[in-house]
Amino acid sequence: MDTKKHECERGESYRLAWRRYRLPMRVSVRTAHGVWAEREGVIVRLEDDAGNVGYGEAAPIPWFGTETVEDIEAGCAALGERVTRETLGALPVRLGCLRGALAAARAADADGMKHDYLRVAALLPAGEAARAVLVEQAEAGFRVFKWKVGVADARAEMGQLDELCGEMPEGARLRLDANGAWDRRTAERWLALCAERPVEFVEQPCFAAAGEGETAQRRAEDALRGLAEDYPTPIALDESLVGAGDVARWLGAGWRGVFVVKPSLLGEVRKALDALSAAKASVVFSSALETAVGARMALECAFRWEGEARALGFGVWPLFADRRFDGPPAAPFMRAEDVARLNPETIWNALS
Ligand SMILES: O=C(O)CCC(=O)c1ccccc1C(=O)O
Ligand SMILES: [Mg+2]
Repeated sequence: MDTKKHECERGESYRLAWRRYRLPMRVSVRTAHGVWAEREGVIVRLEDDAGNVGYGEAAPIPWFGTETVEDIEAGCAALGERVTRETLGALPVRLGCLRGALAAARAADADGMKHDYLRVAALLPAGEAARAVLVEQAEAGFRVFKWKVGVADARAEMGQLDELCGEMPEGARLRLDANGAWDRRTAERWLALCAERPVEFVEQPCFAAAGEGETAQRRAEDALRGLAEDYPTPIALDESLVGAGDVARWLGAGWRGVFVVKPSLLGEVRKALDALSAAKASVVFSSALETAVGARMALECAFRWEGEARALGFGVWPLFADRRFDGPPAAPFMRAEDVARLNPETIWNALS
């Protein structure tokens, strides 16, 4: 793959190819939305008339409110084999993951990594299994951990919180991710508990998907704003941010909590990151459990970010049963050179 060519050297028209994938995970991921056993998505490849090739990945998460993998396939089929700047620009905004993938495939590999390395948060499994993994990962040097909550009964999980905090090394921080599972009352009880504990933030305590109607959405957003005002532990938005439009909306509403940014879900990545940067927003870059193709794009965003360097939400690998699709194995730090070494062409070829 020739990623060195600058974008302006490229033609206006490209040959589009795409490959759909379905990859079993090594271990299923359990969240408040249920068990996730395999990852589906589409890798796109664009080649311009000069032979420059670029890759991108559309890794949707429909329960966040993205398009589905079927929508992405249909979008690719509708584009056909020859695409231009204009036909790409005319893709519907609701195909955000596909738009992001095609933008990534077109973008030249600019330099400008701001960091040589960044800290990584270790992802802990939901439930009782978290404790053993935390102990093991603390031993390995991790000092930021992310625990999936809202999976089991709240009272049982609250009991486990103290056990986990008790195992954490001095100065370590725990992120809690409820994936929108709590009602406001439950979230209030959790946040009261977190106030005295080394909790870095609580991610998406409440959420209502578009399908639940406008009243439910307004209530969930009011709850997020209320919780952010009433408790000292920062609240992080994740499911609330699908696409650059959501980022702009929350920035416009003056959100001062954390923005968990999954670049794979932003659609117009550059636009969203520029807006966050201009607002000096607090950003945590996070995996959408994409393959190394999408992860490379997402991690490049993180390594270029000029704001505060918070631990990456990329402590997810090894993730796939077939390790050829993984990014760098989780370690307390990730290096820019590990990111630069990820090779989309290998993954493209593995799907042939
Ligand atoms: O952010 C991280 O630390 C890991 C990634 C993660 O938790 C995640 C991965 C895929 C889909 C949703 C989520 C989430 O943050 O809710
Ligand atoms: Mg989350």
